[in-house]
Amino acid sequence: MKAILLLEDGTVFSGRPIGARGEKCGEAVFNTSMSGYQEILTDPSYYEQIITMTYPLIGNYGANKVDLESKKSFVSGFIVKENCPYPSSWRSEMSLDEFLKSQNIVGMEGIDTRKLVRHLRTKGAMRAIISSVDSDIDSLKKKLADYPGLLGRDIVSDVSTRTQYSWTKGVTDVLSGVENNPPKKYRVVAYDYGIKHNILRLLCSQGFDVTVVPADTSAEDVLSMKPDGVFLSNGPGDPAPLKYAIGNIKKLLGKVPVFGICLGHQLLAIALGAKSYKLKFGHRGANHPVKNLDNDQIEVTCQNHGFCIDLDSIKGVDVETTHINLNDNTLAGIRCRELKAFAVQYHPEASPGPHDSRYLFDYFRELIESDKA
Ligand SMILES: NC(=O)CC[C@H](N)C(=O)O
Repeated sequence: MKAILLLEDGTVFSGRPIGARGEKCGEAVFNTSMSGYQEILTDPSYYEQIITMTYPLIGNYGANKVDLESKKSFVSGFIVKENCPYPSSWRSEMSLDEFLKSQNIVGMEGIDTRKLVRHLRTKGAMRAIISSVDSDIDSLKKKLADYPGLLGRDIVSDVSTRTQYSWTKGVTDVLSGVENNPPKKYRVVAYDYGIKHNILRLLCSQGFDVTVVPADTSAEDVLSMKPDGVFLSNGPGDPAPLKYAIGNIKKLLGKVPVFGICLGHQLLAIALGAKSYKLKFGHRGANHPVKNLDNDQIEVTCQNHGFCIDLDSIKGVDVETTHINLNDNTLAGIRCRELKAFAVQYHPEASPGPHDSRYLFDYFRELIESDKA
């Protein structure tokens, strides 16, 4: 049986199945990272997305049980040009194919991924279905017609934790095994809209006592925990329908310093009066240039978003633009000094990706310290 990818415009790609056999709908998107596939596959922001990697050989260093960004994968499908069946790395515990099977991810290899990516860049990200159990195109078209897509839906509630928990692990050096876990000085409450583990590790390594709370936790409940700072996480889907989250952020602003990443950035900006929109094909990869307007330096960043905040919509609001995406000049970072709140549209925790933007975690601690002074 072949694996099929059917796009909403009727385009069909037919390849070899890898990973779990099955069928799922999602949004077809592409990622330009050359490595980091395991972290990408376990980033909850990719919930309901069928990811195509632009790099032609994926799986060459295998997979393990450590490099996970959440408890499990939420992606709808994974497509590569060539899946490497013979991984080589001292850290590898299984092949990519085995990893995909263990996470129940439907995969496909052996298609012209350049053609697919050029198509998505030209036409935009699309609703799609991937199947390795049904190759009847008419039947797949019927199933895809029922898939609503991401716009206007709250899918955060599907990936957020149901119960509050403490996070106690810091960043650990892969070679030495040494963990950076300093004594805890400040308390941070982190909203889990689909949070990645490396964000939690980096917060812990800043000396924060981190409590993770469900996405719908009320501002009153968060304030009753007496946090020194509140963190707004990344997460899947459209920010605009998340009215409960936006309402809670509005109530927290001015009472406690706030730091947001990706979906957290979008929610903070909307709470401050801005508007979001859907990008044509999104930004996904570990090699996207961003300009820091504070010092005119360029950061190479990790990105994964399909929505964005309208730069013009923040103009009338008391918010500064701090970062700009250099690929298309879209908004990449904001700050509101008066309310001690800031956020970036990209992923400073990387995982996968360069560490250029890690200073933002130091900045959060400094902001909290200045709030206490
Ligand atoms: N990584 C994220 O937090 C993604 C944010 C949002 N779901 C988007 O696609 O724009």
